[in-house]
Amino acid sequence: MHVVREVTDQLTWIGANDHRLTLFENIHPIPEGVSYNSYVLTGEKTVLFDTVDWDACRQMLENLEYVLDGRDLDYIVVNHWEPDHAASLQEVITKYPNAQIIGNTKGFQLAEQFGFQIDEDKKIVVNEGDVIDVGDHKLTFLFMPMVHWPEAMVTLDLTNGALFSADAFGSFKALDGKLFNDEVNYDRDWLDENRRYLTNIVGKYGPHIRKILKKAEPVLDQIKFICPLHGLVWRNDFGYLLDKYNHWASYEPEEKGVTIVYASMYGNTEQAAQALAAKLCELGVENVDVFDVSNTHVSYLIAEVFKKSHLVLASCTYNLGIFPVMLSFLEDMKALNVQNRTVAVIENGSWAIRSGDLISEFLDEQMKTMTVLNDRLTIASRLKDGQEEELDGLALSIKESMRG
Ligand SMILES: Cc1cc2nc3c(=O)[nH]c(=O)nc-3n(C[C@H](O)[C@H](O)[C@H](O)COP(=O)(O)O)c2cc1C
Repeated sequence: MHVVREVTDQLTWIGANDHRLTLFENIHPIPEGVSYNSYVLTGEKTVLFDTVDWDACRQMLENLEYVLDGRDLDYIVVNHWEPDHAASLQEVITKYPNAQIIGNTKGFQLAEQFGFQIDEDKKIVVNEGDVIDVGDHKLTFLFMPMVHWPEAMVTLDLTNGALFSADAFGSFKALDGKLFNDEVNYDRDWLDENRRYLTNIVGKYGPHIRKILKKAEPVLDQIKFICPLHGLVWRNDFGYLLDKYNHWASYEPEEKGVTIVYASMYGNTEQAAQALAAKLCELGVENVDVFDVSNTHVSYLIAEVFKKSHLVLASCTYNLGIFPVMLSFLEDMKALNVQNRTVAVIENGSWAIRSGDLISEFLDEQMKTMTVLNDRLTIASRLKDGQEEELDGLALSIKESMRG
């Protein structure tokens, strides 16, 4: 049975939802699933925009056959050759051997590497800014290297205003019947997963995202639909979405708030993290959240850090080093280019307390523009009642630094 949704006249979503995959890219948990989006245009010519992951191939082929309704497939535009979108291409080519494949040079190189069999005479190689006619529709192409692979491009249908944005504007979370941004409560149900997708998948490439947003400025008024390869299709409120992307891509926090992440084996560092959270809330600081680094998947922590202005890292010492899971979190933040945050440090140890110095060194030397507050809290095994003043001082210093 086909499962399709009409995007606009002659343009249909023919993707599929995946609730079976537990780890996206075999790293990131997706408890709410994911969608692989593929779209087909049925104008004078028929055009397929990207395909789907292997897991969704059967559903997409059934959808495609239904929408084509006996017609042949004339073109396939491949904006992004990552296997979660291109894996099913070979199946489509086998079923519709007359289709011409539109892509760029780097894309066709990747196609070869991944073992796709595409006849040379079926390839249409496009360059940035090219405009080509596919029947009564005109398509143009903008390249967006490293969002999220080097060959990635977006295609704008100049006739109906549909922007096929590849992984840009994509999100975790299955669609489950919905398709458009205005069919859901985005802030309540989608924003967190959208942020977690963007920050973890392409967080590292903020400058590239900013570049493509700038490049797209001249055509923004022609865009009526943003059709990404995962998640919702946007048909209004573009300003809101672009504002979010501008924050994420510029490493600017969306909100004032404090994310407290602790690493604790026996609960003493955890207690200090909780005590600080209580002090902050008592001082009227809003938006305080506490996470155990050992049992919160790092993708959630990364999204938190992108969202909020302040971070507290509380870690016990482990073999004269930072607790390994906390170190791994620091390395992930560095890899994803996290910057411009204010950080407070709590350290703990029983005989040679090193975690505070090492965390501060990491933030200063390996990351960009991370401001470490001077008031570090040092715990020798367990926070003492006599240290309440120090705790108050740290809470106050965080609150003060949130002003302005
Ligand atoms: C394998 C292991 C290595 C440790 N290495 C150090 C160390 O190098 N220096 C130190 O001061 N404490 C070290 N500790 C002790 C803990 O850091 C210390 O007991 C701390 O208070 C534990 O905090 P927690 O209750 O939050 O887990 C180590 C503990 C373990 C289990």
